[in-house]
Amino acid sequence: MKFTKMHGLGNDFIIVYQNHTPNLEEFSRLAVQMCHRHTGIGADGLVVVYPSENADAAMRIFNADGSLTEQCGNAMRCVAKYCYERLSALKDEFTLETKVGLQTVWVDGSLGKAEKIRVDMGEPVLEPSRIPVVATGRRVINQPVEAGGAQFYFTGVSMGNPHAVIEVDDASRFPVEKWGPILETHRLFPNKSNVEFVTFHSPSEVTMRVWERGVGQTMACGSGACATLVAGVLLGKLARRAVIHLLGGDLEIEWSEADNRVYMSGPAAFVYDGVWLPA
Ligand SMILES: N[C@H](CCC[C@H](N)C(=O)O)C(=O)O
Repeated sequence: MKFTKMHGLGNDFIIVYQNHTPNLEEFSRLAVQMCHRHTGIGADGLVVVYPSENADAAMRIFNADGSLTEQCGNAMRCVAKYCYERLSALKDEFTLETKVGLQTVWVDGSLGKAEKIRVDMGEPVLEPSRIPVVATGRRVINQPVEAGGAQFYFTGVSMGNPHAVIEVDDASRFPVEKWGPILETHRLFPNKSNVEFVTFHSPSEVTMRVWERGVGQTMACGSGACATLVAGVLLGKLARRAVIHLLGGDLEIEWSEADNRVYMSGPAAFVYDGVWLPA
């Protein structure tokens, strides 16, 4: 099976293109095998791209543990670059069909190379039952959560996938590996959750580290950066447009007042093409 290795700020993916709708159970099993860092290719996730009747292409994203996820911002940028440079360099705007609907991506390219990609990540979902988070009230803002003998305060946001955004004193030094897995699987999160640890520097700058559902700590999380921007606005810490500093680099995020949609801008990169030899 041919594949293309790509990454968005170090959040890395195996991209497989096929000309028919994928068997999701088969790709879930393949994700576990192919994403393994020692016995496989090694990646945070596996993305299958295939034709769509409603969009320029369809895509489904699997975490390294084989779970199918609803949303993945960094993978969206990688697929946008893939479409622009491998499928149709005549266009600089693509509509991608994902598990949660149609999303538009815009490619800023020159000489046939995608330099920067902007993605419509859709409207944030804040109602507890739709994130989902076990909580009362209309929104989940600075809700306390006990985990591992410690207490944290999180703001819940769904970008199609669930996020718990937790403000800490210094995100760049926070022990993500210690607290991430306990919080990811906390009983407050019926579908588990991605967990972002954030430190706000100004209304336009925040540092974020992330423990991703179904993966672990990653160098970047696009949907997590969007959830962080939304949480920062709700907490009164961020303006509606800010730079999110991640381990792998920066993302520009905007929560539009005009259409309530969140827009993410950042890079994507090819690493290599290969052939997967099944065991
Ligand atoms: N682990 C996430 C999916 C990948 C999200 C992240 N890689 C991004 O760039 O948005 C989840 O299960 O919701």
